[in-house]
Amino acid sequence: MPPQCPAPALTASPDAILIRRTMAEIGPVADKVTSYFYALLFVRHPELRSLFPAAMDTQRDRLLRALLTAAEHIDNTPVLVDYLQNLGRGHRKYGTRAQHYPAVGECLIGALSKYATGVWDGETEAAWIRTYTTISQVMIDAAAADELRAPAWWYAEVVAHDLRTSDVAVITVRPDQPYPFLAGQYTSLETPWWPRIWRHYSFASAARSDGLLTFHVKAVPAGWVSNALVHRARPGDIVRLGPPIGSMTVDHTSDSSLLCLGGGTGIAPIKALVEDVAEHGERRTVEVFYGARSNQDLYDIDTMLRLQQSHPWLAVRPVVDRHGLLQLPDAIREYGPWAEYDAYVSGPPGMIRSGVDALRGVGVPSERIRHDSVEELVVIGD
Ligand SMILES: NC(=O)C1=CN([C@@H]2O[C@H](COP(=O)(O)OP(=O)(O)OC[C@H]3O[C@@H](n4cnc5c(N)ncnc54)[C@H](O)[C@@H]3O)[C@@H](O)[C@H]2O)C=CC1
Repeated sequence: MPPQCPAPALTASPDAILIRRTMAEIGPVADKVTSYFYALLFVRHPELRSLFPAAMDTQRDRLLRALLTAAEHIDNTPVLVDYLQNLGRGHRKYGTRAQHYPAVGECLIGALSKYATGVWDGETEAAWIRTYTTISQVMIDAAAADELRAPAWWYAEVVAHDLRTSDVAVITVRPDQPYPFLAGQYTSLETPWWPRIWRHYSFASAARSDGLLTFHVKAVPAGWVSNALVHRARPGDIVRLGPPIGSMTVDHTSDSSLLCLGGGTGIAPIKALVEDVAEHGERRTVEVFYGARSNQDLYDIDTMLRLQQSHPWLAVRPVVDRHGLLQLPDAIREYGPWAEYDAYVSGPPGMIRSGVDALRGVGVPSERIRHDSVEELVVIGD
């Protein structure tokens, strides 16, 4: 998960100061820096072009953004290392190899030095080289360690495709090899129709004995992958999956009750969490608020109510928008008290933001609120 709210280091290191100065200068021309970076990369290293999608929508490509995010947080070591390790592991599915990193570094420096002319000097360049070397080494090491225990990607066959509304499908796949993951995590998925374009989806069930994985996909406007999955995918189609990622998982060392907010297809990981609690045989109270814009959009309410029927410790409350007046986060204020609960929030970025605010407002401490990064979710939305 990308660093969400990096704790600002009390005293920034000299390198961090130079990095931030560069970032401040390129901020207003970020699009130009991005275009120039990829142009340099593909002109100087044409062999790397095939690692990227055919249609390069730079807004959607996250390599440069990820590197810059990492550089900005270079002082926040534990969060950063975790983020970079995931990034390194996640890059195996693109075919990234250790020898590619120097090429990327050289073009990163090339692009920054062209657009940050006001601050660029020998010292700044040295700070970026040191920072990039640290970043790339963590990624290379994590990828190498992962290579010993997991494939770079999994093939998975679509075995069921259930169109629940005109734009939401519940899709079940069978991976070609065992796929270990934790309830609450998500993966990246590539369809045969859009090679090398990967989108994130949460697992909608806890790990199953038959090894099948289920995803909830909503076709969104201009969402190439999501539209293909909802309107084109059929049983027998083969997709590729990246490694599992995400830390919105249940802490089984605690017996705290769980308060879960799932908005739209954000209910997918919440359902997985409920199944996970059920499998652990614990009797923790779990309260789920399931939000949707209309009754029809509560496409998985039957499943959730069935779970409620078989588990007395589970309460499921559907919350349908009332002309935008009452939204999912507002509903929790009508119940409670919640101060002793662990909270899980999953849904569109705006809902996560207001959900977290509402939870803090009813006394749930920040460290007990879990959600995936809003930045990552912007891409999940596809
Ligand atoms: N497919 C998946 O596995 C997962 C999807 N997501 C994310 O969930 C989202 C689901 O999208 P849709 O189903 O179209 O959801 P939606 O736009 O229909 O909204 C779902 C619920 O969230 C509430 N909501 C939306 N914006 C809000 C705001 N700004 N403040 C307060 N409440 C708000 C709505 O009132 C509604 O109750 C996508 O952004 C997706 O990235 C998150 C986790 C997993």
